[in-house]
Amino acid sequence: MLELRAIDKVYESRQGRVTAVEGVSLKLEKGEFCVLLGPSGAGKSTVLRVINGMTQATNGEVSFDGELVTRRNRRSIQNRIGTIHQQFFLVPRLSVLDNVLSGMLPKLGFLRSMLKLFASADRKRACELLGKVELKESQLYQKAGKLSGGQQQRVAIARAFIRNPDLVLADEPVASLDPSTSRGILRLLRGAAHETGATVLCSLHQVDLAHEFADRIVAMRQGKLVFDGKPSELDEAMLAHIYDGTPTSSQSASTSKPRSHEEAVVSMPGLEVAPA
Ligand SMILES: Nc1ncnc2c1ncn2[C@@H]1O[C@H](COP(=O)(O)OP(=O)(O)OP(=O)(O)O)[C@@H](O)[C@H]1O
Repeated sequence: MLELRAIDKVYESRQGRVTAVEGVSLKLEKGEFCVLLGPSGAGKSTVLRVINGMTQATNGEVSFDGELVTRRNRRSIQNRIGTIHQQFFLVPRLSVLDNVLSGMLPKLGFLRSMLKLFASADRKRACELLGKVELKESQLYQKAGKLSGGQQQRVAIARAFIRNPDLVLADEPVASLDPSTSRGILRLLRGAAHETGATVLCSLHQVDLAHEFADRIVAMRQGKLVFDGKPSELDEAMLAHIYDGTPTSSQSASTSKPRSHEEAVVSMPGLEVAPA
């Protein structure tokens, strides 16, 4: 359903050029839970940003269901993609239910979205999704900012799935959560992929979690794709190559780098802006 062909991404800044991604080709199948594994700086986030159109690839092509992604159709393809982030990016002062419904904003017209005129079917679906991610009815009208990290990520999952996406991109969704909460979140994400038929591409740096949950692992090292296969096929030698020594596990994982406020705003559903 999603195909990347020979993607390169070079960032240019005053500090110089950084080749973040080099020659990445990848085909994802419908309904699979695919983990994009690799150490910090391997290029995982950049691949996800190229797929959702937040960053333009320097070279290469992305196609979605056989249709090449171009400037013209990028917006409509973005509407078929749900996103989940490490920092959740909920609106803390809004209720849990409104946060999930905010996932619908890009689909509403301007006026309806300003007035937040959600259809009753959308409200019903938001409540159903919140049940599936195991939030209690009593929490629906609670302010999202009052929830624990794990609960906030559950709300973010419900928000990502409300538009019935074909693809969900999850960028380090458990990096700031403890190991047991992380397992709960990954179980939900994998279950959602299998149940809805949406493809989930989830970046992680914890090898044990990738082994436990992935249908397929695609691993990156220094911008290049170095492994693509079943978790059982990822052996010690390859892991040592990917991690230059000791792989990261959920016990040893530290939280990844903080993102800028600008990036947070850019990533809010409904407020997505085209890359510079
Ligand atoms: N906007 C940018 N400008 C310049 N360099 C960048 C930019 N974004 C990422 N990079 C660089 O590109 C490389 C890959 O970064 P990327 O964030 O894609 O890796 P990652 O595997 O997702 O790492 P992490 O898990 O730490 O987020 C790194 O060297 C990073 O410093």
